[in-house]
Amino acid sequence: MKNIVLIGMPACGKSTIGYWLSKKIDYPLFDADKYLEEKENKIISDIFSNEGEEHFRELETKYLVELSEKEGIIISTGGGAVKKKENIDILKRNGIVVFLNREIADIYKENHENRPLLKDINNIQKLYDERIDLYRKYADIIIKNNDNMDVIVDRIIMALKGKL
Ligand SMILES: Nc1ncnc2c1ncn2[C@@H]1O[C@H](COP(=O)(O)OP(=O)(O)OP(=O)(O)O)[C@@H](O)[C@H]1O
Ligand SMILES: O=C(O)C1=C[C@@H](O)[C@@H](O)[C@H](O)C1
Ligand SMILES: [Mg+2]
Repeated sequence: MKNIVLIGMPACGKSTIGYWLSKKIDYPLFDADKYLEEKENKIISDIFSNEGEEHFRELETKYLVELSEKEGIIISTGGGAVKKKENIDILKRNGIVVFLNREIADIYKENHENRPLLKDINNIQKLYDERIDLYRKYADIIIKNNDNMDVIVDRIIMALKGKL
């Protein structure tokens, strides 16, 4: 059984949609950020400030390898997983990559207490511009997240028919 890999911008809905999808199709959900934090026993913001982004990116790859060894799970990736092609190659070995494409205006409206990078709409636009081509290029399936969760989850299930 293949994995379902959710990619997309921070706050595009990977964790919440991943959760409802996992309930509906009975696949366990693994949030790559949470998995890394549990394994390292540290929070990501501390890893960024104490050890730097480069170290975080190495750990991110290490734990994506571990997660990709599992089967029949949903992996909600970190927003920057597409920055390294190696990550996508690992995830695609046994996974279908689903890009959740959410409008910047909708992302901006969310509460970003824990996402300092997203507090400024110009920064969201910058991150989006840097990454949009990568999200599109690496996606096996692109789903617009522009409706309520139920509709989006059903859209994903429909799009995955015959692919898992
Ligand atoms: N279709 C939607 N309808 C209503 N709320 C939504 C929708 N999609 C996402 N949200 C809301 O947007 C917020 C961000 O979603 P979520 O935390 O799932 O994003 P994420 O992609 O996991 O972000 P991060 O990369 O920071 O982990 C949540 O409060 C979620 O409920
Ligand atoms: O967009 C990003 O680069 C990141 C998103 C988060 O999910 C975390 O993986 C981390 O904070 C980096
Ligand atoms: Mg998340």
